[in-house]
Amino acid sequence: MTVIIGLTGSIASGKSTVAKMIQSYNLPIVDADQVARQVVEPGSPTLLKIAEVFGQDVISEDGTMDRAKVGSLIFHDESKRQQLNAIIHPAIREEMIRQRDEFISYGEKNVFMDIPLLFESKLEHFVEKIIVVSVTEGVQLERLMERNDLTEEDAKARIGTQIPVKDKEALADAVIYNNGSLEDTALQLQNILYEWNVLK
Ligand SMILES: CC(C)(COP(=O)(O)OP(=O)(O)OC[C@H]1O[C@@H](n2cnc3c(N)ncnc32)[C@H](O)[C@@H]1O)[C@@H](O)C(=O)NCCC(=O)NCCS
Ligand SMILES: Nc1ncnc2c1ncn2[C@@H]1O[C@H](COP(=O)(O)OP(=O)(O)OP(=O)(O)O)[C@@H](O)[C@H]1O
Repeated sequence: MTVIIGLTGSIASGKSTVAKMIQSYNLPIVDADQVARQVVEPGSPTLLKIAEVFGQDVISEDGTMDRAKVGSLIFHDESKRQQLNAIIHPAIREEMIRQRDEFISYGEKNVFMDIPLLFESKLEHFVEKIIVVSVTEGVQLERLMERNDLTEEDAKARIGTQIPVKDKEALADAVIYNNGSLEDTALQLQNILYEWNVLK
């Protein structure tokens, strides 16, 4: 029996950073953000549907989705965000299940699923165990503004669309506190992996 482990947290809390550490152990991981990019490839039915609803100018000249434009539309408008979710989430879910099942068919003992909106989208049933990557609000805001080159207002709007990370901590089987150094985070991850017999 394969044990599915969910990796979640809040925007810019460090999920991708921890996901890379998991990959460095050669452990299999399905990445929802990556799948979300895959399903809107140029010419894909999902991207065509998004352009139908949000306007053709969300498609750039090279055929890719203009992510900054879509982001600026949906993170300030709850109904638009719900509209996008309704189009894109079923496609993301289907592809994530496909990738997960492929890993299971290889006989993997554990499969990780990095799902930013695990709680918001009520996907807990997908996973048997949950790791939440957490940061304090100040660090989160700072890292998000820096990484995405956002104003404080835009960064706060994005954070505000998600369940507060403190609430997610309460629902986790293990929490990684990612305020400190990368070494400290890697050590916390390693301890969890040994404790859960993912690593021997
Ligand atoms: C809006 C989009 C185009 C912005 O792209 P951008 O490259 O700026 O951000 P990226 O995709 O790297 O997402 C960064 C983070 O934003 C947060 N986020 C993304 N979409 C959403 C959403 N619909 N609701 C709340 N938070 C979201 C997540 O924490 C995610 O990890 C993109 O995030 C998207 O297509 N979102 C819809 C799909 C989705 O829900 N993805 C997240 C989980 S699967
Ligand atoms: N321990 C750390 N020390 C310093 N910077 C960090 C640390 N962890 C992550 N970062 C930086 O903070 C930013 C957010 O981290 P990361 O991209 O891993 O978050 P995320 O949770 O995957 O974000 P998102 O939900 O937006 O996909 C990145 O620029 C990353 O390089």
